[in-house]
Amino acid sequence: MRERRSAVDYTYDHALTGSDNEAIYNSSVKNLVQSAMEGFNGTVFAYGQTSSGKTYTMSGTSNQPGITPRAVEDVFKHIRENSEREFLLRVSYLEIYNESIRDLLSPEAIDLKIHEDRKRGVYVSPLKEEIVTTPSQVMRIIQRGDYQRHTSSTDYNVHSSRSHSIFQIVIESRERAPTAPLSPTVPTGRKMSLGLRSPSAVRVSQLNLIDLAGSEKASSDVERRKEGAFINKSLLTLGTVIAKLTDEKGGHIPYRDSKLTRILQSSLSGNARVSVICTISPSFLNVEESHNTLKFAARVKKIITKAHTNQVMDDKALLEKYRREITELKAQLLLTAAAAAAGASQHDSEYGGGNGVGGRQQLHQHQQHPDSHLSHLLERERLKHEEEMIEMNLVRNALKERIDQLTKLILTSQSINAKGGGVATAGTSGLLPDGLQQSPVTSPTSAAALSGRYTVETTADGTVLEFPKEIESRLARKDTIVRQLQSELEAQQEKVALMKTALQRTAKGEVVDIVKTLARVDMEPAREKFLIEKRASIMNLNGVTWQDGGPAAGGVVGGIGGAGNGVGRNSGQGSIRRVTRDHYVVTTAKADSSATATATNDDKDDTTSLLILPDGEQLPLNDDEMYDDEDLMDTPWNRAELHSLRQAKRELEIVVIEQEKKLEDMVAFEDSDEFRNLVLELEEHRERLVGMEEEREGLKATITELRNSVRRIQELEQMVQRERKLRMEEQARNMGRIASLEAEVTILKAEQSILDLS
Ligand SMILES: Nc1ncnc2c1ncn2[C@@H]1O[C@H](COP(=O)(O)OP(=O)(O)OP(=O)(O)O)[C@@H](O)[C@H]1O
Repeated sequence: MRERRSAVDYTYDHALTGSDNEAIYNSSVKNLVQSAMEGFNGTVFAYGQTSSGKTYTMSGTSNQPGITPRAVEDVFKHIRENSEREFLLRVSYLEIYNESIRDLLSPEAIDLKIHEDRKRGVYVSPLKEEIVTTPSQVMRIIQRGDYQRHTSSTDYNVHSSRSHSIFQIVIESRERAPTAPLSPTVPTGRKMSLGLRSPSAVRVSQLNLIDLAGSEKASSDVERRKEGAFINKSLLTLGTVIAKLTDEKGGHIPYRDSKLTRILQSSLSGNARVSVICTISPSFLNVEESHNTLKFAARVKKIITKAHTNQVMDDKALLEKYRREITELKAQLLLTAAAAAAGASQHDSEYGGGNGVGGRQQLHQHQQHPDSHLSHLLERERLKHEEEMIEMNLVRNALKERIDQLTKLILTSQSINAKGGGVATAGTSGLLPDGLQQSPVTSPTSAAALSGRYTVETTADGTVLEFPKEIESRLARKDTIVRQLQSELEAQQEKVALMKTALQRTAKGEVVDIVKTLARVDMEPAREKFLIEKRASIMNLNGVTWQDGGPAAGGVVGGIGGAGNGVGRNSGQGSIRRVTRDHYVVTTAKADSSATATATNDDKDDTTSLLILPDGEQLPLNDDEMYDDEDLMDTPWNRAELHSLRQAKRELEIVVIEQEKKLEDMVAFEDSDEFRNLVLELEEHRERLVGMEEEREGLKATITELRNSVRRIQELEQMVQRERKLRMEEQARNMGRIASLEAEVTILKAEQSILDLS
């Protein structure tokens, strides 16, 4: 190669070899993270051919944490060391796979759109953002995203990233203002300035940490080839954009030709500090790819950026919004406290003050009074007042809770130091959250352990939607109760309808067996069916096979006035549980034959509910395993059920989305040149195959002809042999005849001689 090519010199900031990620971070990224914390946008990306070490550089390993965990640590270190500012951090994680943007923190959200506005620049929406307060929380979110990311085993890398991933930290910060004491007379109102802190501008900056998918020449796998085509196309566009940016002639820059360049538009066009890490393979076999990467790096080096800090004054900055809300909530809290104090003193003066004893005494005296109407009024008034006080307390608690929640989201050096969790020394596994191995793929359940998550979502117009988990779960619980009540209502309506028909028929003079009708109503209420079906579906989802079985098949729970309706299963742990006042779902665990059944009972005291196992054994139900109807609304079982249903729904949604995506990909693939070439190739093959088929038929005919000829020759040969045999036989016969004639001649000659002598 050296002989063929003249030597070329390129200039870079640093050239690093080996496996030391700390050196890369310190030389190329540390300052950029620092300036991101000071309000400048920052973007770091790794570029290079497949398997050259992009993911190793960005994510690293537990022994050599990469750029991302080190940057996260530094972000929090900066907050800890800057006591004069307060911060709010939110993170998002997306991937670009086959030119489609997917939210890795909300995997069901695919094909997200890119928008642009004057204030925010280019942004993706709707994208889930999570507000973060600790480094380990951030790392867990990254792990959750990594789990969703498209990686596959390729010809070159067993864990090849098949998508470009962008992890973004939005940093909001502003100077901390001393908080003046609040006065209860401060008027409330969302837009009203409370005059307590001068609204200083909030700095908003983004730190983008990008792991690009690797370019590769060709793959032996069709799916990988298709991904490779998309990856190569977007990397090619990135190269073109960078070439144009550094071209002195200028001209149109094709940011819109790929999703990657469009998202990076703000960073590449100037308003960000950018650090590009190019990874190359030391192998001679990769010299061509390595040279392309070096050329790319040299071009990137020529880009001139002019990053500036971004200041925001409106509600788009959550920090400002939350601070304002906290101030308003505090004012409201003071007002409620003042109102409560005023109410209490009024109450005391009316009823005699003290701890309410005087009031009660007075009331007692009133009760002794002949005018019982007056005492009744006073009692009503007292109850009303107490209710008001309780309500006010609830409001105050809610206000305090919200203030607390919002305050926790705003990070200051004090709040971070109070949480503990010092900075780990770089180069040790302490950069990772406790107990986490930094492998790109982990179980998604670890994410569930994340407590107190607070998410926000930005809509297309940039409005921030917030979803506190607590409210979400309260709503979910309410939904369950509503569903439960609805099914109860349906059951009741069914009962009423049946009774109505029976009554109408009685009115018409028909003989109706009311007792039988009632029994039918009780035996098959829609609600029970609904519950049984729901439970069976959940058990199925949990991997336990349930089958509908008659009383004989699955075991029966008997009960006086109750009817058995059995459901059988073959394995698994069992339990006995009352699901309503009248209905029980019973399971029992036996090695190979367990039974599940439901029973209805009219009267609990008359009930002797029994579980009858297939082998005839009868088990009574214990009272302490029964629950009241109210418990049904919020039992661990119901919560688990809701959770399972949600999870199942989510899983199904993911499957559906994946299937749809596959279908879309197939449709897109069918429209591609690659597919058209494949079809042409196939047609050619088919034509060639038809030609070969004809040729084969011709050959077959020739072979048959030859075979016939051979057979004819064989027949002729046989004829010749037969003829020869006949001739030989005749010849032998003739020879015998000649011999006998010669003997006759000899005898005659002898007789002649005798005659001559005599
Ligand atoms: N500097 C390094 N020191 C030690 N091991 C490395 C280094 N760089 C890469 N590796 C190892 O090489 C393998 C491939 O690296 P990695 O997955 O980071 O490549 P990549 O460029 O991200 O590939 P792709 O584009 O296919 O995703 C991994 O096993 C990684 O641990």
